[in-house]
Amino acid sequence: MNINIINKSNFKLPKYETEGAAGLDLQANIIEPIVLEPLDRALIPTGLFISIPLGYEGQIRGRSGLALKHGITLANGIGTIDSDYRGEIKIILINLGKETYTINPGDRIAQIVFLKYEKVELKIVSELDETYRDDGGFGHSGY
Ligand SMILES: O=c1ccn([C@H]2C[C@H](O)[C@@H](COP(=O)(O)OP(=O)(O)OP(=O)(O)O)O2)c(=O)[nH]1
Ligand SMILES: [Mg+2]
Repeated sequence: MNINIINKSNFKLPKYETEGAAGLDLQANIIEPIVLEPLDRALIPTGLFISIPLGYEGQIRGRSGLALKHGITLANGIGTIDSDYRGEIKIILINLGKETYTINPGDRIAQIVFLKYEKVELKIVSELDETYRDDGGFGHSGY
């Protein structure tokens, strides 16, 4: 699938690092390093602008190495890039680690995965169909 992209960053286009990689790594398009103290968060620009075909979304996901080694993750869990968004893709990083972490220009800070989604029609009913689980959840089946 083709995605139209405008690259206003100081870097080359993101690429899949391996043949089977699901995500394209996104680089911090910053001039100066950004220092994140524990629990600080920052909106990091990528310099990338895309036009996703209708019916698809872009998911911004964290990088496991950054999360494991430094506690650097996304403040919004998974970011959603809507197909009609034409602004700059930005990454909301948070430092959940115990140490100060510095983001340097060009660091690969997150990844984007493109997915199909379903658009639904919500239909009001008075009762839902029965299931064995019923309203059990949140660990009710044990750990
Ligand atoms: O990590 C993210 C999340 C979102 N966006 C951009 C693309 C997305 O299409 C738009 C809106 O995102 P979202 O719907 O998650 O934010 P909102 O708080 O609901 O804002 P809005 O009212 O603009 O939809 O912001 C990013 O660049 N990075
Ligand atoms: Mg929204």
